[in-house]
Amino acid sequence: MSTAPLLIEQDKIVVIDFGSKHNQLITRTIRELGVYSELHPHTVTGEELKSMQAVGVIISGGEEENVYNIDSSVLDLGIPVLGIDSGAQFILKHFGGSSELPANFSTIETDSTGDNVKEKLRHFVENICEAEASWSMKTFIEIEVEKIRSQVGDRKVLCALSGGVDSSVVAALIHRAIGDQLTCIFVDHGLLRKGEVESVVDTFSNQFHMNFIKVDARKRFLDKLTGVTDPEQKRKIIGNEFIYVFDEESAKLEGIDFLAQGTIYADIIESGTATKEVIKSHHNVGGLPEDMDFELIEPLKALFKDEVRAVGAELGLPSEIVHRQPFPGPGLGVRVLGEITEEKLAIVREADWILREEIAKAGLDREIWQYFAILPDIRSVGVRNEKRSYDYAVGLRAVHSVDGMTADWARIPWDILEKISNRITSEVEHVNRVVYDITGKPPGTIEWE
Ligand SMILES: Nc1ncnc2c1ncn2[C@@H]1O[C@H](COP(=O)(O)OP(=O)(O)OP(=O)(O)O)[C@@H](O)[C@H]1O
Repeated sequence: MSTAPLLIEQDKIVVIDFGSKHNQLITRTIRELGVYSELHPHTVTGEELKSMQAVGVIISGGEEENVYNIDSSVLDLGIPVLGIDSGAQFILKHFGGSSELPANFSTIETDSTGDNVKEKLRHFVENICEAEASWSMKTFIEIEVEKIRSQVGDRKVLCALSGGVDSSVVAALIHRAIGDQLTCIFVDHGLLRKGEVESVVDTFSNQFHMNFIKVDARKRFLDKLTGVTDPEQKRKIIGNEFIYVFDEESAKLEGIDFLAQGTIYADIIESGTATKEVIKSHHNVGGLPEDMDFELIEPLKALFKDEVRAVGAELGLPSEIVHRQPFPGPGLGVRVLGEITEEKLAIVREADWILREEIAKAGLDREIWQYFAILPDIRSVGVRNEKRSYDYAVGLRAVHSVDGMTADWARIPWDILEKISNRITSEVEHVNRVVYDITGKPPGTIEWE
């Protein structure tokens, strides 16, 4: 993460990373108060803060002893500064250990007060900084549309559209700004869930009337995957094939200067700040290589996921896209265990559809973070129409999670599970058994491959 501001034109409260685990939460809380906030490393300077229109600074430390330092110009700006925990220690020490701080400085110790930190943040933002509550997704869209127009001028932009939340919202936002100067390429690799290809085509082609290219690469992907059983190998093949297809298609287009990407704030924060180890490196399976010959446009890079969804809704994207569950880049390719065949894909697609339908009917679709069907490479003996069958077992997985890093299996009521099981075994051919995964993460992962 750099010290460069993400949104320049916006007054902001800057959260300085002094190692607190709650940095993201603090930044989000301030945005929820209607005030724009960004997280920056402790190496940020006073000059930088001034130029990024900071109206308040929060030095956000953890409960352990402070080990960080800050450019003293940050403390001389005259704007309000709030120190939290080791950030508070730092401020107190800077002013000689006295509790008499200059008027624009205040501190919170989260463990000793037991007070509501959110309330204290609100007080700081509203009463001390007197920050204007002007941050909304409507304002964001207005600012970004202007920015995209002036950046792009009369040139052309290409977007790889997966039908996932991020690339869909990027496409809709850029389309709002420059209309037909945007072209979207959607690769149908045959590994999407039931109804998704139709929904993407309907939304972007029929409703938004975008320059929209659907590439039917189903056979090509399946051919490449024939006989392959190793999960890593499968992921690699799918990722590479995606790049080849995208390259071929984009080479047919002329005069494209920009590539739009659905990078969001979590991607930037999680790729490491000055105080943290990299949490996870972002190697998107469906992603594109960094050395492509385009200038990048990443208009969502300042937004949290729920803000991205709100922008999507504001731009008129349908709820099934805006609220789409996290879905792995290689799609159903990692939910059919072992070799991928057309028959197995059809089974997992139908079973997954039934699961989704019943979860929605039960009103659990917004409550459960992610739920899906898996087809393990297992057959077992059963009875169908009074005859012995030897058919597949389908696995069901449903988890609660906040960020995907840890997860707990969802306690779906028995009667709903029973209904799902009955429907799958009677409606989906070649399935005679349904099992429910009751493993948390850890020790399991959310996906099976
Ligand atoms: N089938 C596809 N067709 C076109 N572009 C794709 C496809 N799959 C992935 N991409 C592109 O690769 C990017 C990264 O894909 P990944 O599957 O890791 O999704 P993501 O980071 O969750 O984003 P999204 O929410 O847009 O799917 C997508 O944002 C999109 O630009």
